[in-house]
Amino acid sequence: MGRKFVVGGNWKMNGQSNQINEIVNNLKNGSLDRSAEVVIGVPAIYLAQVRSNLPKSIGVAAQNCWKADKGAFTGEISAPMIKDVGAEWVILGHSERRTIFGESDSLVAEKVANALQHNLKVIACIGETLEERESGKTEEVVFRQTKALVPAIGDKWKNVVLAYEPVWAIGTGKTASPQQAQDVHASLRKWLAENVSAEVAQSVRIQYGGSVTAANAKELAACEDIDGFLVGGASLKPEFVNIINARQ
Ligand SMILES: O=C[C@H](O)COP(=O)(O)O
Repeated sequence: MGRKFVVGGNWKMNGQSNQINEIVNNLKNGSLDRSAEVVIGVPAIYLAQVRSNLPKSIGVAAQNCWKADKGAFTGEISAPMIKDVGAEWVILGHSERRTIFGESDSLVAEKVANALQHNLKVIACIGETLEERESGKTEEVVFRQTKALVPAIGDKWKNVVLAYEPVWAIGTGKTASPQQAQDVHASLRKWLAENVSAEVAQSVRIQYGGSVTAANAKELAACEDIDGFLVGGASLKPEFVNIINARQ
């Protein structure tokens, strides 16, 4: 069976009530490809509002959560809190979390393990920097980041989507070419076949993220191993609907 196309919109730290209502209305009124799964990554403070305003057919994700369920962790939110407001997903390991907030592979793995234990679905992000790509280390980096996730995921791969986001393509307008993205996705699948299982390699969905727009989405979506997108900037704009419909 084919992998279901999955498009995530990661609003990052953008949007206040007016803009959020506009984006939500665009999604509610837009004609969306029914064969695509859609997940919106919302700032924590707006999770409940967005969840109650969107139809259940559209998933809602937190953009981060801590590895413990409760306690003295000022400023953090927990997996049970995300569940409590009705959101189903969490984005973990985004490169902005890794670089700006110093999240290591092992911390990301602990967060992934805890989120999955609470039956949240996880978009787990990986990707190399420009320096790493230019020194020929792309595979080494994404394999290392994925390897750290393997014990954390255990037998819960069905609840995980991997997002390959080359850091040099995020918010820069410099998209990976379809061939560059496809090559990394195919290598990841091969690595998963060798290090996890053929079944996981074949079934796990791998999104591409990094300057995806309505203008480049169709060509990227046509690649064999690209199963969707994690979209930042363009997910705040009406063109997000066209990105969701990229396979149509
Ligand atoms: O999570 C989304 C990615 O960081 C991509 O962001 P972008 O589409 O603004 O480049």
